[in-house]
Amino acid sequence: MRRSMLFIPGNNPSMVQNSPILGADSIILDLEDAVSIDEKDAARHLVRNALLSLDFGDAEKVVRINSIATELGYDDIDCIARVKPDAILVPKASEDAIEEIDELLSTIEREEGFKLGSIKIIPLIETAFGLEDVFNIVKSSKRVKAVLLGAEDLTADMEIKRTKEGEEIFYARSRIVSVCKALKVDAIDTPFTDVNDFDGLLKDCEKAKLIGMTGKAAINPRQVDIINEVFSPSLDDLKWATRVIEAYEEAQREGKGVFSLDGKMVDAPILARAKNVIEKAKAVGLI
Ligand SMILES: CC(C)(COP(=O)(O)OP(=O)(O)OC[C@H]1O[C@@H](n2cnc3c(N)ncnc32)[C@H](O)[C@@H]1OP(=O)(O)O)[C@@H](O)C(=O)NCCC(=O)NCCSC(=O)C[C@@](O)(CC(=O)O)C(=O)O
Ligand SMILES: [Mg+2]
Repeated sequence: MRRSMLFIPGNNPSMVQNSPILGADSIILDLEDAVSIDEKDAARHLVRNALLSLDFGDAEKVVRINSIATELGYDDIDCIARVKPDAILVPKASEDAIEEIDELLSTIEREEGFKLGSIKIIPLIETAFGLEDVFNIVKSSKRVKAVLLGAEDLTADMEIKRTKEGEEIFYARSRIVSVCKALKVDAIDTPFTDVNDFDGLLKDCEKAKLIGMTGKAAINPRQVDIINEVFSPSLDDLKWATRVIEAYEEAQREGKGVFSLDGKMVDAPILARAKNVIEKAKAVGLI
């Protein structure tokens, strides 16, 4: 499960050191926008050493590289992929970049004796072109297992204002969710940037979940618990799913494909939804 994906500036030794204990499902060690140009080399080596020496437990280890439009991106891949992160996060993703990174990773995996295809790719969709091309971006490599929306860069690219209410990103969220559901990968929502507004964060998470996002990026450890809770099934969801499955089995024994529970129709799609809740509850350890 990727409910929460926490960004950690890759040039900050104490934040990197603490990263495994912050409760996030995925840790994103950032070499791109959180790191100033004169600290890029130092950050790359700090992140490489962290991957070699820290125990991240069950947390997914992701590294956001710089764009391969510059040499920095190639240096990042060569240095980081050789110590086998779980995934590479690709900023301002395009089809061409994902295809090229896929090939570079394959070469490194062969050279290092890693299983071919074991390093995943997560495209960061944060340009208008990337948003319109997101279906092809996901299809361009089997390594792609999730998509992350980057609303700050996207709204800058679209020359529109970014608001807390997020009306301006409704289309972007919906488009990404639709593509991710079609291609069976995770849809991860953009970070909420006011780190002291927990009510705003909660509303933003609920809005994203309602339309199908499966997780959310965080920029501060204090955001992680709220995100994990919203993107886990609630106890009410779990009780409902259990009752639906029990009632469905009973109805089957009576030869009924459709029946009513608490006055609401239950048929095959409702059963599928209930089973999905149970699967998610198992994945996050609620069952
Ligand atoms: C926001 C703030 C400055 C607030 O600082 P504050 O000092 O107020 O935080 P406090 O809560 O007071 O800190 C209490 C304790 O937690 C520690 N602590 C804080 N944050 C931690 C953390 N992330 N990881 C581990 N530890 C952490 C801290 O060191 C302290 O530890 P200690 O001293 O020991 O008590 C800080 O969080 C921070 O730097 N966040 C990361 C920002 C970042 O990575 N941005 C780039 C990635 S987003 C992006 O790129 C998206 C996108 O791509 C998408 C798009 O397009 O939308 C784009 O383009 O934008
Ligand atoms: Mg960005």
